[in-house]
Amino acid sequence: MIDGTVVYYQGSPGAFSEAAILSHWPNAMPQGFPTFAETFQALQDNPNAVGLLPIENAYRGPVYDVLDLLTASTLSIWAEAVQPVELALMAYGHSDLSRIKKVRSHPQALMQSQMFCREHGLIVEVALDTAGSAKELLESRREDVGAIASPRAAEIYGLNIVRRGIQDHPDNRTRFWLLSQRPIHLTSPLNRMKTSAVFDLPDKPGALVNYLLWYKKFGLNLSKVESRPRPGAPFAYRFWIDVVGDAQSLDQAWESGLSDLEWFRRFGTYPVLSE
Ligand SMILES: O=C(O)C(=O)C[C@]1(C(=O)O)C=C[C@@H](O)C=C1
Repeated sequence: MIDGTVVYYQGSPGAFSEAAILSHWPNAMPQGFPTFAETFQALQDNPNAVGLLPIENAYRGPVYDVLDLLTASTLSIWAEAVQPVELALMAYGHSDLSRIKKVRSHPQALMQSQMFCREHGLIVEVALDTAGSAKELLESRREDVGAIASPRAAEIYGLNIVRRGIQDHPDNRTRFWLLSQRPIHLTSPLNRMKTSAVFDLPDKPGALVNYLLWYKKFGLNLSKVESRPRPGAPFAYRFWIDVVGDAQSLDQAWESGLSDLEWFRRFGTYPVLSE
């Protein structure tokens, strides 16, 4: 159960991560940390802690820092949840777009509203999180600077909305994982389970294709393959996979393919709560 418990996230009140927690568990108690590294440290220090972290945007792709921190941690994945991301441009004391020269936000949100920023000649500057940029704007009282965050962040920090829906794609959304060291058993309202793992392969022809053939053999659908730099081996890669399928055939595929791998870590088989 997550309702009624503290759930860690990266950012400030009004962040999309906080919205993702509250839209899935309205009675959870979100607790924000300034950076992804601090959120992971807190999850690692407290064996009972639970956190919800963004891992991928539907249009701008993976949140690499989170994938790398997760690989280095001992945390498991207990659920997947998707949150719609509507971005708004907000200002302090006015709502006149022509007075804004520079906008500040989380790098992911800046990437997700590139077209709007370019079209209006706005200088972009990176902030720790979307809602944090709104909070800092309130503190600075600058009228030539805007923040890009959720409409709820404008409400929380008393800023004026200049434009809503400035994300490049109307159906912008971000995928999150519920992470913890302790087991959390939830059920998928969509009756859909996934498994995620990461592995290193020997550097030889056909290594990746031969390994992935095990999944084909057992009728398993890979919903994602991602490569990341392999620590300590420049320009060698480590692969992340998300697999959809029933747990039993998944176990058979893992076991059959294990000897092809140099290193392997499974993060868990978890329910998809929303997509
Ligand atoms: O800054 C926030 O509001 C966050 O919750 C982080 C985050 C992310 O890291 O992807 C979450 C959802 C959006 O994609 C934009 C930013």
